[in-house]
Amino acid sequence: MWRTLPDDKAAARRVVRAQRRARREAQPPSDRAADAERLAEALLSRVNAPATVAAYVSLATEPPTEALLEALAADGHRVVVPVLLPDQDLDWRPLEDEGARLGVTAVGSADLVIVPALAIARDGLRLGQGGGSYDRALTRRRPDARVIACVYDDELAERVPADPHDQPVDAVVTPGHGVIELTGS
Ligand SMILES: Nc1nc2c(c(=O)[nH]1)N(C=O)[C@@H](CNc1ccc(C(=O)N[C@@H](CCC(=O)O)C(=O)O)cc1)CN2
Ligand SMILES: Nc1ncnc2c1ncn2[C@@H]1O[C@H](COP(=O)(O)OP(=O)(O)OP(=O)(O)O)[C@@H](O)[C@H]1O
Repeated sequence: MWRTLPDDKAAARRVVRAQRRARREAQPPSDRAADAERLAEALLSRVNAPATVAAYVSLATEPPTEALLEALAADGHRVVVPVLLPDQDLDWRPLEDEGARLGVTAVGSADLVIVPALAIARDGLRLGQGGGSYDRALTRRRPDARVIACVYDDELAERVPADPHDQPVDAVVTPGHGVIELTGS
């Protein structure tokens, strides 16, 4: 289940991005909708009392988050999503208001932070898009906030190339495996 990726960040990103583009071209819409439902179901069971959840609107090649976002809002949770700033840092807005801006510290109001990734390693280290956006945002999270990354089944890696600033995640969710807790070691 834990694959081997190139030891170089740029090379590892190229491998996963190419695979995501190929999946996107081959995958029927019904399979994508099924992935979205599985991710929503796996994550919803982890959110108990009314919570603030920092999540994100998925891009076309990413594991789909629409069903999850809708379900969180329908259950009465407060959902905030990122807005990319020119320096690649993340501002935040409420899911329901595209024009509002809550500021870079709004991630600190979240009980749960759901983060995008290209790959996640057994020890929780995350390969991201390379802007350092989440490395910065995660330093502002509440110390007791849980961080869960969302990837496809075949993006679980034995190791990912890491830098000292990389922020590990607590768990990872995939459509086929559900939520997997990571030990950080
Ligand atoms: N959905 C989503 N939102 C996010 C992020 C993310 O990874 N995913 N980010 C994380 O930091 C920030 C934006 N940074 C990003 C930087 C590069 C690419 C990128 O290279 N995307 C792919 C295209 C993917 C697609 O269109 O399906 C690419 O260009 O190959 C995406 C987001 C904030 N918001
Ligand atoms: N706390 C920080 N403050 C400022 N810049 C940072 C910080 N953390 C990381 N960076 C910068 O961000 C750049 C990309 O980092 P990295 O390759 O780890 O991105 P990533 O975590 O994969 O991407 P993303 O979080 O955007 O998905 C690096 O050049 C790094 O110097």
